[in-house]
Amino acid sequence: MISARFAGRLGGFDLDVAFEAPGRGVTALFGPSGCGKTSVLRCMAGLTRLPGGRLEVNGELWQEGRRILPTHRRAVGYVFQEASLFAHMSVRENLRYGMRRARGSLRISEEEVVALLGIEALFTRPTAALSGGERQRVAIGRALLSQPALLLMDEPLSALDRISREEILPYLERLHATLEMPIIFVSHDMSEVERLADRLVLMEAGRVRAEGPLADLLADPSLPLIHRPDLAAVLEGEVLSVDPHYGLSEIAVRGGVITVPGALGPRGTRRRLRIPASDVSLGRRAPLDTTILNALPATILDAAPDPNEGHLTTVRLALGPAGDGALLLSRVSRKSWDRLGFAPGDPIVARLKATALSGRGRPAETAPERTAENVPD
Ligand SMILES: Nc1ncnc2c1ncn2[C@@H]1O[C@H](COP(=O)(O)OP(=O)(O)OP(=O)(O)O)[C@@H](O)[C@H]1O
Repeated sequence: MISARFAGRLGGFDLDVAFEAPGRGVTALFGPSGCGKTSVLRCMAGLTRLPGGRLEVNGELWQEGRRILPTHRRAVGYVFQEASLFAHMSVRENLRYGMRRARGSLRISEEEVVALLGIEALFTRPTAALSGGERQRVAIGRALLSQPALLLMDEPLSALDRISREEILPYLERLHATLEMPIIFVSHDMSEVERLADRLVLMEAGRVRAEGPLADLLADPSLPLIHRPDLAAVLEGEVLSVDPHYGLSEIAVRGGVITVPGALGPRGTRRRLRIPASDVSLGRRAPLDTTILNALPATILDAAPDPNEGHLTTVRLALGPAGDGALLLSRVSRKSWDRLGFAPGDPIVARLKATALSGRGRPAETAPERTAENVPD
């Protein structure tokens, strides 16, 4: 468990945040540029010292007011936007540097780090010859080998082009699925957050606007996130079965089963689904004679007109006939919403036109991210 509170002035900027994060998994600090995300990370690392603060990391007190443990005595790993590798050292020497900085107990071995990040093939390459994504993988490996009790990542993908970003994301997903240590991940890119985070701390102008499980905050009608144009729900599930003949997998989520493309691993493999609100349409009954693969019983929770797109209504649904399953979001035209006359509590059938799959847990060596955008609906 991590419990953090930092308050004070940084030049003309007023920081006053308090949040909690679980002792394992990825917590994203998300918010617009200049809202204070990096400042919070720096306070957590002890690089910025605000006397009004308290930081506890899995039972260890790193700050209590003015009693601030210096950075070099904290078991903290820090990954920056730009991988700052030592150019005069080989990849292996860079990794070994991380090991020399290790303090506290051994949490992860060199073999594990090398396998998780797929960096063995890079050992002999000169550091200067690495691509941006490869450099960042080595930088993450070096940070992990310092045996951190807490890993801080400050926009680790933002300096990469789109292709490198897609290449590195599966590795980060794998770290998330494997590592026991907590990761605080700063980003202003919601697509990264949707793929990696379990928990979200939403920041605004030096304050925490909201914090909680990612799926809940994404769909919270009182938060601005619900109005983003690429609105999507994020659902956690497990592979139920794979149909090799049609190249499809069934994923069990809370309150339903969703069919997605690809053979997604043995039964029980955990997967994350991202379902865009624009791909969910609503009906009273299960459709007959349709090519739609996913028609799921659900219950309407509430609906509100979209403030940015006046012709649309955003609808929140809970999967399952009892309305107690995973949250799903739908953006439908306001006209059809009014015509069908749905009301909160109504049982409906949610039709998923397509589902994009975010493949947490998939081995990084497999093909780049597959999406279901192109699956027949
Ligand atoms: N040591 C400092 N002295 C003066 N001002 C500071 C200091 N550290 C941070 N600030 C200011 O605090 C504000 C928040 O900066 P910070 O880098 O934490 O935001 P951010 O959310 O990480 O932004 P971005 O997404 O653009 O990286 C900025 O206005 C910055 O100039």
